[in-house]
Amino acid sequence: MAATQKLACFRLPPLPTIKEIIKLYNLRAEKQLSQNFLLDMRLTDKIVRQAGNLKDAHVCEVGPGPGGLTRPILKAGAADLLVVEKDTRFIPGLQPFLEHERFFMNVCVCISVPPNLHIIGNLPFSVSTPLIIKWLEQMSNRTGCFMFGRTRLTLTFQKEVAERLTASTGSRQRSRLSVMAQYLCTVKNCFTIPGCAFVPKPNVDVGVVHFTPLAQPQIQQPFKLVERIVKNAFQFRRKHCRRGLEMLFPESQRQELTEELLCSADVDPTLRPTEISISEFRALADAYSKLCEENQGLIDYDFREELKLKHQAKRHINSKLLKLSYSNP
Ligand SMILES: C[S@@+](CC[C@H](N)C(=O)[O-])C[C@H]1O[C@@H](n2cnc3c(N)ncnc32)[C@H](O)[C@@H]1O
Repeated sequence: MAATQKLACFRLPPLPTIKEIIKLYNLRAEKQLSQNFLLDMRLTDKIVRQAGNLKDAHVCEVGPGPGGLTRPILKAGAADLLVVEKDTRFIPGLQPFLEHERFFMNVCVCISVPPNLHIIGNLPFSVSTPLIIKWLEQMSNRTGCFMFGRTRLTLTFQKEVAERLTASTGSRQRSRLSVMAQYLCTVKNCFTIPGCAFVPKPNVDVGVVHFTPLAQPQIQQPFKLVERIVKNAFQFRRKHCRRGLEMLFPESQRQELTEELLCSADVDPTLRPTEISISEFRALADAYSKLCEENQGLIDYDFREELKLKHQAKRHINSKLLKLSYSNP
């Protein structure tokens, strides 16, 4: 009993709330940086819980802003926290509770051998979507924060993007992003936050998505090669997949090589891109890789370039014909 009383005497003063921090440091949301803050601590706690057990974890939070997610990360017992924030106005506001919780802000980019590493962030959508593509590529190459192992990510996206990331084969939302994320990770759409929970309120709702990298990617080919196949397959979303896949090949060999690709991958050419499963994409990627080994330069082929050259040649011929018709009236 006495010990409890003694502890109570040494309690640190309560922390200011996020609203108080915003007011104290005059942290008005910057529209240009797409800043929308979460002030409801029940929601920020819930987002951080999706990351799993953070006890003794090494965490990188991207875009902490006034610190709505930072506080529950620290409370969950993270061993250290690296915060990456573009807007330096937030630094003084983050300092008090980083010190209060007796954790430290690790400002170096390199973190020493973390077996338990998490990335957490509520970022602007214009940043989180291109960033997840970069992280997926790093995951596949085991570079960046994935050189230490299967770093988990808990991130927010526009609700529709969250649905695309987790869409299963055959569903309406199935897209390039679904395939690229799911061949590398287990992806979970945790819950949706209504736009009205943010200050200021964005025009869209927000999905919280958790990614756990797979021990072995479902497709064992270079990321760029998989990206090429998937991008081409989804090029004509409503058409049979053959239509998009054939654009992987130069016009002179298009029919023959498309036939060979689909035959050796054993994929039905009349499937819509949304109906192709990950294992079928794996077969396509393996077959395409083999074709690239057998056909020099194929991997760099870009049908847009070929089309551009064709148009240029046509324009050149037309201008020559025009000149001729003027000189021979
Ligand atoms: C949507 S706000 C969220 C703030 C806070 N995490 C929250 O949940 O209330 C996004 C934050 O990301 C920051 N940000 C924007 N672009 C960034 C970038 N490229 N790198 C790091 N932070 C960025 C913004 O300054 C802002 O603080």
